[in-house]
Amino acid sequence: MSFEVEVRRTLGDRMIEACFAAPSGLTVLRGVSGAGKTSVLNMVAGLLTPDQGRIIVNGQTLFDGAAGTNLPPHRRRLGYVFQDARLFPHMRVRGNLLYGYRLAPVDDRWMTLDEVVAFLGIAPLLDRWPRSLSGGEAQRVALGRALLSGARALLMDEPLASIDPARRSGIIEAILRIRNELSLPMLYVTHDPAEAEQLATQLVTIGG
Ligand SMILES: Nc1ncnc2c1ncn2[C@@H]1O[C@H](COP(=O)(O)OP(=O)(O)OP(=O)(O)O)[C@@H](O)[C@H]1O
Repeated sequence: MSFEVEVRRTLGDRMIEACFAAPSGLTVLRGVSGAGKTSVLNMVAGLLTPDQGRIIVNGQTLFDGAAGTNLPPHRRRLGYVFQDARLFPHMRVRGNLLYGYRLAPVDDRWMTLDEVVAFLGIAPLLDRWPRSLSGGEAQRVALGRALLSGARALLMDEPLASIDPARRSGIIEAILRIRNELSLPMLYVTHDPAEAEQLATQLVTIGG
């Protein structure tokens, strides 16, 4: 199993709960607004601590409330891609890509800058500043930064939501290639049934 997640967390007056096991491939988390999809991703990432439960990724326990295990985010080796690309504005694209690479322990690196650039077709963007990129270009760079950080799985929270529907196909193609050619397990939040249909190898409903 790529992801084994059983978590519970109270937020305000709500109880967020998730229990699923996902094989390799791309697992879509769906559910109504406010069901807790982003909170579940944040718990897997280590940004939100569950009240109880267990999170295992590729066989490694990242969180176990009963055993007192709670790895910090930077030791979880997960790449997180948000709705907005969140690139560092003061670094060109090359600097943004290398940022994650330099932070990753040498043994965790499994793709080089040249490989990622070729894989995502972003060579023409390397010397550009983030503010000059389209939403789709910025998202491809964010994917590249996640791949270079030594991630062994990706978390994506509505990565297409801020991209013009007519321009989504390039990113969808990149995500499908990450799924099919790199075999990187992914947890992917979306509201869009067509997007889920196109990308998912498994669907999990949160809060439902
Ligand atoms: N820090 C917080 N304090 C109190 N309540 C919170 C906090 N963070 C989130 N919530 C609540 O927890 C619930 C789950 O939020 P979350 O963003 O995880 O849902 P979601 O399924 O991703 O929603 P959406 O589809 O609208 O993005 C919501 O009702 C939200 O208002």
